[in-house]
Amino acid sequence: MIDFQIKICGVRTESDVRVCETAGADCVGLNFFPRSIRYLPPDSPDALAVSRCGARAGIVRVGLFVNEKASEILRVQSLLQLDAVQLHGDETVADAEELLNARIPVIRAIRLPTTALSLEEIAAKIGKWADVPVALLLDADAGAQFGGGGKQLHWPSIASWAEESPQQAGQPSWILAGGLNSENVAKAIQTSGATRVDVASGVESPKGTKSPELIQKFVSQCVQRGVDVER
Ligand SMILES: O=C(O)c1ccccc1N[C@@H]1O[C@H](COP(=O)(O)O)[C@@H](O)[C@H]1O
Repeated sequence: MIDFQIKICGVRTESDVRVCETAGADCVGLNFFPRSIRYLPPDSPDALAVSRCGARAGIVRVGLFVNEKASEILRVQSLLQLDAVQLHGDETVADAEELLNARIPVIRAIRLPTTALSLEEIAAKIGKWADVPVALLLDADAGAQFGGGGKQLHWPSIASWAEESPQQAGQPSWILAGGLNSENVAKAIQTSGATRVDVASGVESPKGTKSPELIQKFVSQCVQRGVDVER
């Protein structure tokens, strides 16, 4: 499985990737969900430039898809030489297995309510994904938008779940997402116990445009809380 600690999702230009590299992030997400404001057309010159720039910088490149056919995901992964794919919709375990069989690392978004949750409620949302060798990305349910909504999870509930749910053999560590930003990420890491984080809207100004200052501040807060990248 690919390894990364800090993922900046929804980068759309080579310059965005360079900012992530300079700040010290080790992963970027390319958003291939057409309804997102962060959409990057997979066949565009920008997508190729972003991917190549990430490769040169040694940054993990993740393609984000929502309810896309496995054949299209495989096509885009191969075209852009993506290191992993993120399934953020209602994809099934069978869909993920098709990608895993093609040796593509998979991140599975689990969309949770933002309220306090019991272990059982979180486990029920994770369901069969607990037994599949994918990295679980815990995100706040953004309804019809699917993600990128800037809503926070109830971090103490996540901490309780993580403490009580030993990682399955072969399953990578889970990733915390949902409404993170430079002001709250330190507390989010401390409270939830996350060792890997993912952010989209929290490092943008205006919304949809990545901010070098906010990315720098976000990564610096992660590093101060011990979520650090190895380069
Ligand atoms: O970012 C989006 O627009 C998006 C659209 C559809 C599915 C997922 C999306 N983003 C993912 O959601 C998390 C959390 O976003 P935010 O930090 O709360 O804005 C983001 O990191 C992406 O992985």
